[in-house]
Amino acid sequence: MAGSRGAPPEHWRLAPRLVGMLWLGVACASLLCLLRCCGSEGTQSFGLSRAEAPLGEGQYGGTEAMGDADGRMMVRRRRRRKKRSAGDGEDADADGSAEEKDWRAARRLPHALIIGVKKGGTRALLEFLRLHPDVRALGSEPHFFDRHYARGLTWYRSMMPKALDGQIVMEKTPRYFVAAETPARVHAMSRDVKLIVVVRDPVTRAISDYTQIASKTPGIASFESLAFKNRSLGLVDSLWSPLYIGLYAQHLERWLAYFPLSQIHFVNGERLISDPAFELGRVQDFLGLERIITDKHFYFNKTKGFPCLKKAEGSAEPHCLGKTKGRTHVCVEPEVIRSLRLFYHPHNLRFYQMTGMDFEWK
Ligand SMILES: Nc1ncnc2c1ncn2[C@@H]1O[C@H](COP(=O)(O)OS(=O)(=O)O)[C@@H](OP(=O)(O)O)[C@H]1O
Repeated sequence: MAGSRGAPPEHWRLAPRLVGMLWLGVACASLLCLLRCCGSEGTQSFGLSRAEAPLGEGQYGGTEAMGDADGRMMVRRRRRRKKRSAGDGEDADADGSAEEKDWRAARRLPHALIIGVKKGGTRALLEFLRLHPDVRALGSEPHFFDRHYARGLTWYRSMMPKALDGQIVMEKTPRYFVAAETPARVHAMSRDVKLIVVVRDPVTRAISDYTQIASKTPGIASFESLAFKNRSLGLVDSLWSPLYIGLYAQHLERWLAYFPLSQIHFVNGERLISDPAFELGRVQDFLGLERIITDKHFYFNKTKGFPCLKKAEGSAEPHCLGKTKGRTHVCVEPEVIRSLRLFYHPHNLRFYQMTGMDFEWK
């Protein structure tokens, strides 16, 4: 007993060493784990650095992708297209496209904006353009330059879909065209950004606009009563939003204070319906894109009464725009329509002069 009390058993003597080794093991494992975590963060932040780094030269197409690189972009695009054609149909995934998963894809500020006009056909144009493999477009309207400017460009960029180098990033917010503060703000983002305006007969546009407002505003006064300050005197209320938006020349003037006409492309809203492939051809040229969207992509849907897509982006199904596009307009007295045509006539002529295009609105 005395002997056993004086000399502890062998495993007791080893215990401190065992505990030490155990601690060492735990420490090593933690260190390894830490290193692995840091490694993956490193990779992630590398991926993010392109998207989240502060704005600088070449961050968005204004300098890098659009300004100097039309030729270079085409080469890159063709290379990508070759790759794509090998596995067509595999592009789309739950995120919208394979680009979203490509580590080289990054969120960039837009290279092109559809700035107007409300009810001109902006949704149709955007949906059609999305068919192009070199276009990445935001589906919703971000209203950054008119409503959310205080959120800053980092927020704006975070809204954009991921895009590969050479792809054109776009968004549409039709209110930009008429919001007075927008041209200066867009210019501050990029002086090279390409601008697209879909225009439509301002009288039809006003009725379409009112039809939409009326659908959301039960008990709204009639179009006829809202359109005039004094109907018996024939005094049109040009500040009433559905009519104000149609003063295209006036709005365009504000944009021309910041951008040359060559940087603004006008889409004929009527022809976008009667011949979408023609208008899409012109838009693709303007954006420096290969003409990929052609008449093969469209069919006329008799029920809808509008052109629809044979296949929507990322789907094999035919696709028409929703119920709020192409709806039946409210009836407006012919005499009021005549007055509005007279009212718009000088404004339209000025718009034709400024753009060098005759839209032939009555
Ligand atoms: N393919 C096709 N399908 C359906 N609708 C088409 C199409 N192409 C152009 N349009 C016209 O687009 C008009 C709606 O314009 P917007 O998309 O600019 O409206 S909005 O400002 O975004 O609310 C919409 O106006 P309304 O007809 O007055 O509803 C259409 O005339």
